[in-house]
Amino acid sequence: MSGFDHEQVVVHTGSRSGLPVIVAVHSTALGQAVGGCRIWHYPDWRDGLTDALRLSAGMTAKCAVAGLDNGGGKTVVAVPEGVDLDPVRRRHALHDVADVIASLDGRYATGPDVGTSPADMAVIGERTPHVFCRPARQAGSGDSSPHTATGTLAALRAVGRRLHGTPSLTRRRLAVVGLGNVGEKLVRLLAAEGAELLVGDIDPGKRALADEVGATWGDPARVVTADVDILVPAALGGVLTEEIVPDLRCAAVAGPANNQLTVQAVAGLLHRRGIIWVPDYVAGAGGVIHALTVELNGGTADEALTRVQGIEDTVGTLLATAERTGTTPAQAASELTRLRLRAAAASHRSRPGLAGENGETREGRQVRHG
Ligand SMILES: NC(=O)c1ccc[n+]([C@@H]2O[C@H](COP(=O)([O-])OP(=O)(O)OC[C@H]3O[C@@H](n4cnc5c(N)ncnc54)[C@H](O)[C@@H]3O)[C@@H](O)[C@H]2O)c1
Repeated sequence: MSGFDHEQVVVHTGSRSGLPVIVAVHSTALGQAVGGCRIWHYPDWRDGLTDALRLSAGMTAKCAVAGLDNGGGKTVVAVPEGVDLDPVRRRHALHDVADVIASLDGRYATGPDVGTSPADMAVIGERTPHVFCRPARQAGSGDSSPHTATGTLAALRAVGRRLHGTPSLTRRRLAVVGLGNVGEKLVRLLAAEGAELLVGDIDPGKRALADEVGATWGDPARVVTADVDILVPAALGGVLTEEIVPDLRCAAVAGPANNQLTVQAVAGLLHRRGIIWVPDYVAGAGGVIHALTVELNGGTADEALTRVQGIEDTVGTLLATAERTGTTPAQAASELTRLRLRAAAASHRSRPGLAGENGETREGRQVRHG
């Protein structure tokens, strides 16, 4: 059994909705923990707890590698299978989430995730200020997808530099799978750069975009295995399977789609084939970097843009470290996370008695059933 390495986990039966609300605070070593609120069906609430534990630890890594002064957390509302939330019960669940977050005295803030939207964040915001990605008309940072696209472009520049010695993507061959909110904006940016684009989506209606920007349209399965410089997954997760790796003909994979690897071992398979893989949580961090900078950390839009564009340096550092140490960029990212957390812990230790807003030391571990 592995050790418990979360600072605090609250498992609470929502007083209004009657649903299990789970808030996992993995780390506040770098600052306020952040992570989305997932409302999802689970066969057992403990599956929701497992998700919250895993995803909150992932957010710690995402923030640490992005250079954000935030830690990782996650909220899961575990809806039993077969239960449909009508609008009233859904609103009750969001208020239940808000009350748990409010009880954490600023140690954690939430945003949208699978099953929730910016409008839902506005509902949570009725009861706690510790929420981000509310709609722009409600003083939020609005749609994150343009910033995610900008950040992915920055990651692609770093990959371009590694492959070709220059960050310019002009005449580079890129295959983009998924032309949704992020994919469309990214394709427009890449087309403006003069990249040679092959694009695909399961929605044939997206073909109009390909025609508009002068990209070649292809069946998504063929786009994934096309002979290109960089494959850009921008659809849903799970595109990189153990079976697909031998068929890939790209030099690198970098894109915003979450959970690209079906199993972690695929990172090693890609490495052995000499294919660079930039972890999705690094290439797709632009949206969260922007939202946290302007909405939680008091930064300006210009500061947020600079930080989002900083993904180019981050990816460049990870690729250089991986090459120097003979590891994968994913392993380099894990090491960077470990070093940032260790430095933060050392700095807290040199200031004994430092307490969190609720009076506990940041090293405190707590499980609370409320
Ligand atoms: N929106 C953001 O700011 C953001 C931030 C970080 C990561 N991401 C991730 O990026 C990805 C795209 O996000 P989005 O907001 O653009 O989502 P979206 O739902 O707007 O777009 C997804 C697109 O992928 C297409 N698609 C689905 N399955 C496909 C398949 N098998 N092959 C080809 N196309 C397929 C859909 O038709 C749709 O056009 C997701 O994995 C998301 O989790 C998004």
